[in-house]
Amino acid sequence: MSSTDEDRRPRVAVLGVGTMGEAVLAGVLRSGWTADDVVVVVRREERARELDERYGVRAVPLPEGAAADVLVVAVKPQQLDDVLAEAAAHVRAGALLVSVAAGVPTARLAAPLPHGVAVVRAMPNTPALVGRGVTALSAGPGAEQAQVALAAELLAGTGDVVVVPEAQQDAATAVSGSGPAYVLHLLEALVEAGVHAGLPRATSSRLATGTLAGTAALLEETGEHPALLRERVTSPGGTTAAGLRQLDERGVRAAVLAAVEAARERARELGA
Ligand SMILES: NC(=O)C1=CN([C@@H]2O[C@H](COP(=O)(O)OP(=O)(O)OC[C@H]3O[C@@H](n4cnc5c(N)ncnc54)[C@H](O)[C@@H]3O)[C@@H](O)[C@H]2O)C=CC1
Ligand SMILES: O=C(O)[C@@H]1CCC=N1
Repeated sequence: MSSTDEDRRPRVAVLGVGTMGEAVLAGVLRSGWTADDVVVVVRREERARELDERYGVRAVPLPEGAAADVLVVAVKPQQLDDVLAEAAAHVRAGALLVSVAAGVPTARLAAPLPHGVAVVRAMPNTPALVGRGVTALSAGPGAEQAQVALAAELLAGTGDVVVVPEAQQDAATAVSGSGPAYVLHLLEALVEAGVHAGLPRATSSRLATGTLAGTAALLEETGEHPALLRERVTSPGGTTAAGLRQLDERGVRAAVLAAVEAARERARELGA
């Protein structure tokens, strides 16, 4: 191997570039991979053009993409078996497959692949698009420490990366994979409530969104416990205490618990 070969980054292919594939692609390019090191496999010509314009990456047919050093698969769980069956003949021994599919266990991912292909399972979330995501990462069959480290390096540009045992992946999916939707659902409700309370929609949206972003920054920068920060907002006999009482009476905590349980169960079903 020449020194140039040794120095070059592993070539990456992103197979399936919808919402999450694009977020991961953006992150990989932020992690230090250049557009020359990355290809995409997409179904529509128009999408290929769009990704070329936006990121400068080249679209290739599936057999060429599947032969990359690292293959990131970002199709729907229901599309995965067909895609892997088609890719398997072209995946090289020594390659690394990173799947972001909800629920699908690494044993099922590895089954159709040739011997010697390492599999890593990742659960990113949509803030990855802007480098502020969080990904749960697990080693699967044949994945050495170095390959998990490579997957983590690849995803570093998507945000934080947390290595978890694979048994925790469905729970992680329910908390952080789906999490942005819960937070946005609550944000929508807060904006609507503001409108109901008499605020112009644009004002309500700006106040509520600023509150969400500011609270996240406060948590991050102080490192303090959420309960402590919440107590600081809650003056005795004040407005916040009156509002929180309604959230408790209406079972918001119980609803969040039920949502996470339902999402984890759905991840199990998708992976079965
Ligand atoms: N959307 C999210 O917030 C998250 C999604 N995921 C996972 O990411 C995966 C993708 O989800 P989304 O991006 O939301 O779905 P999506 O529908 O936006 O993207 C899937 C993409 O795969 C493409 N595709 C399907 N078969 C293909 C093939 N044979 N060749 C090339 N492209 C093909 C589709 O054209 C589509 O663009 C799923 O497995 C999901 O569980 C994981 C974390 C978060
Ligand atoms: O809803 C889903 O199935 C995907 C996985 C996590 C977030 N979105």
